[in-house]
Amino acid sequence: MTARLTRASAGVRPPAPVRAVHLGLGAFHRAHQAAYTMADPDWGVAAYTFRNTELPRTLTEQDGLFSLQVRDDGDTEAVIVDAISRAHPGCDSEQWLADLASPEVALLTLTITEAGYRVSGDPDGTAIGRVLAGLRGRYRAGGAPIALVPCDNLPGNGGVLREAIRTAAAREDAGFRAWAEDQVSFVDTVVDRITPATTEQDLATAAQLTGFEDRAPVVTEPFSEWLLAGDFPLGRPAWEEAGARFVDDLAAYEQRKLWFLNGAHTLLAYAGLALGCATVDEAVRHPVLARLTALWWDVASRHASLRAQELADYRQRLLLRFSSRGVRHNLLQIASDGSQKIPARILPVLLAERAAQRMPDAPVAALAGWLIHLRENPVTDPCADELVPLARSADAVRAVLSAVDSSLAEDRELVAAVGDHVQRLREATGRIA
Ligand SMILES: NC(=O)c1ccc[n+]([C@@H]2O[C@H](COP(=O)([O-])OP(=O)(O)OC[C@H]3O[C@@H](n4cnc5c(N)ncnc54)[C@H](O)[C@@H]3O)[C@@H](O)[C@H]2O)c1
Ligand SMILES: O=P(O)(O)OC[C@@H](O)[C@@H](O)[C@H](O)[C@H](O)CO
Repeated sequence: MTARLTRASAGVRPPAPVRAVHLGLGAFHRAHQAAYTMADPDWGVAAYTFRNTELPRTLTEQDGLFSLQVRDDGDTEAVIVDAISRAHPGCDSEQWLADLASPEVALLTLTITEAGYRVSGDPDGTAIGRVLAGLRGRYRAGGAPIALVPCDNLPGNGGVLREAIRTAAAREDAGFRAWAEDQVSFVDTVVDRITPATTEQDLATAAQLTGFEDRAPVVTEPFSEWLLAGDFPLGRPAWEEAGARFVDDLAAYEQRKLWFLNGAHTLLAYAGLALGCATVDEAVRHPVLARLTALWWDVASRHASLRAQELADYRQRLLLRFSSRGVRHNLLQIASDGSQKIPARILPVLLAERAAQRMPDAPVAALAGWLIHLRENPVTDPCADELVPLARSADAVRAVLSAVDSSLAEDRELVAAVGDHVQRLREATGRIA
């Protein structure tokens, strides 16, 4: 019989004092920020989910421990991660407010998805509303400074969070708003580690590899990157011990990550689902998709600012990462929230190409695949109620493009090219429009 996973049974140190808080306790936080924080034994994390109540219960029963299965094509290595000192459901407002008011707490990391940064109307009940409530409590409790560290795939994610908090705080008193401007540091980050959702099979593998019954394992790849730019007024864990890099300007790395990795993911997800593929490793082996991915990287390279050799090395490595059978990343997971992802991942390159009067195949294929996805698959997207009917309307291409960027819908050649590509993807699968 496998033993329960606890700090005593695993012979792991007691929980470190809580000096960091996390919001959005999912797979990625555990594979990335928690793994980096483990390198500094003086820092413990209090991690909060947004809605999920089961994961914090499970982690609490496991003393915050979980196994991280680091898989390459052949081998899997399991590491017990001990950085999470406490786990809480998002609904535990009292503990959340107490943690964020504490001057011992120096930073808040977030993985709340791209959609989590949207603020429209009353922020109550949203992730941004929760952060605002926490900051208000901190201000009233003495106003110790704090660093906010968003770890979602958004360009200028520190600035995006700052704007979201400013908007949500519009009705707060002037003293609080001035404190938030002066004492809250918004750190920009580029984060990278491919981490799919955990499956039942991963639970069985965790037991085999660790000898413990672990009900919250996470599977990830060996590659990991964390680039940060910004201030930490009350200090931070020695994340550099685990390979994090602190830089002055993230723009070029952001392009590399969001266009080359996430842009290719989005292309593979939409065109791949249209062609009947289910996972990234399967899609990247499909001849049509392999060609489109190479074309996407060629076209993105024209507009990226890093040196050509650096980009060439990055895409070569990406191909290996995408092809790995160790990490099966579901295309449907990547296909979620397209309205929030396409503008950051695909449109900057497409718009630059259209300005140069070129019609690149790969971004056109990504948009065509998205249209098919909106018509035919279960759609998870904060704008689904608007987009799905548009995608099924008579003037679908123009209507969907205009919902993401009106200049795209005015570009007649582009509208026609996307329509043609919808047809090409359907013909490739033998389906008729
Ligand atoms: N998984 C990866 O490979 C990876 C890599 C780099 C960055 N990221 C970033 O991390 C995010 C989370 O990925 P994950 O793998 O942990 O996903 P996950 O599904 O395991 O966890 C998502 C977390 O976000 C919360 N959430 C979902 N919708 C929200 C909303 N509208 N508002 C606030 N919170 C919301 C969920 O409750 C959950 O806590 C991604 O969206 C991405 O921005 C993920
Ligand atoms: O996590 P999302 O939903 O922002 O995007 C899906 C994938 O593109 C993403 O998770 C990548 O795997 C990740 O960004 C790799 O670092």
